[in-house]
Amino acid sequence: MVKYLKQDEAINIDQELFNVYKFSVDQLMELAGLSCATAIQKCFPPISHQKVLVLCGPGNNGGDGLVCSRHMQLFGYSCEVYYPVRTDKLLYNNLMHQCETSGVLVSDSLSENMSTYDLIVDALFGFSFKPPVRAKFLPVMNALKKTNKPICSIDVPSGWSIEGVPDKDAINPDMLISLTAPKECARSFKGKYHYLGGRFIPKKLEEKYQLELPAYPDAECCLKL
Ligand SMILES: NC(=O)C1=CN([C@@H]2O[C@H](COP(=O)(O)OP(=O)(O)OC[C@H]3O[C@@H](n4cnc5c(N)ncnc54)[C@H](O)[C@@H]3O)[C@@H](O)[C@H]2O)[C@@H](O)CC1
Ligand SMILES: [K+]
Repeated sequence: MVKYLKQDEAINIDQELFNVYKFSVDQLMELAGLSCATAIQKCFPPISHQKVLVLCGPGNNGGDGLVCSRHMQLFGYSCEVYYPVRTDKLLYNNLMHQCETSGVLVSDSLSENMSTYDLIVDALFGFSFKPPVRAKFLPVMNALKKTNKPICSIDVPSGWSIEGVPDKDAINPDMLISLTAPKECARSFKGKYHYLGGRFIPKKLEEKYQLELPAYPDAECCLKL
């Protein structure tokens, strides 16, 4: 069985990918975001889920969301991005520029009415999240809790503590794409689709952390768990 990661294990693997294996953030984010877009396309194709809102948070989970939205746009979706807290770094500025020049609308104001979208992609917080949600993100978290549209969470359902069980009023996404390996909290995921993405872990690293990753079929970048 695939291993479910504690918060510090997920952070350590991430650091090892950068420091020991010499990957850059850009590289991994591109692969992570592409695997998310690919998995979403399999479950919620653009023919039935044309209009998509991608919610992007302040860290690398939000970066995955920006990459994912660009690939989804290429796959035929109409994507809009809500990105309220931006990091003034070359990587993030370029990702935003790439979104905008690919036809993805990036905004820092939240659409009151999520019911105009067919699908919501949650890229607010990933494995570095520490509860409780800060004030700035409460309106978007509340809107996410209320929507009846399908939600697809990237890596972790936002607002869930990484190792605990979700609060009673937490979001309940329909889809979860765990990157590298599921985090402990994913044991509580009750949605229809659980995918694994981020196929970039060298065998030696997988063995060191005893990840027991399932075999991806052929050249697929994601896998249904
Ligand atoms: N090793 C992997 O598998 C990879 C992971 N990536 C992504 O990177 C994510 C982790 O990224 P980061 O470490 O940058 O962190 P996150 O994106 O998980 O979140 C950290 C950001 O959220 C803020 N934050 C934390 N707690 C908060 C709270 N309670 N309220 C409001 N804001 C809060 C922090 O200030 C920080 O800006 C993963 O979940 C995954 O999506 C990929 O981009 C690349 C490779
Ligand atoms: K998320």
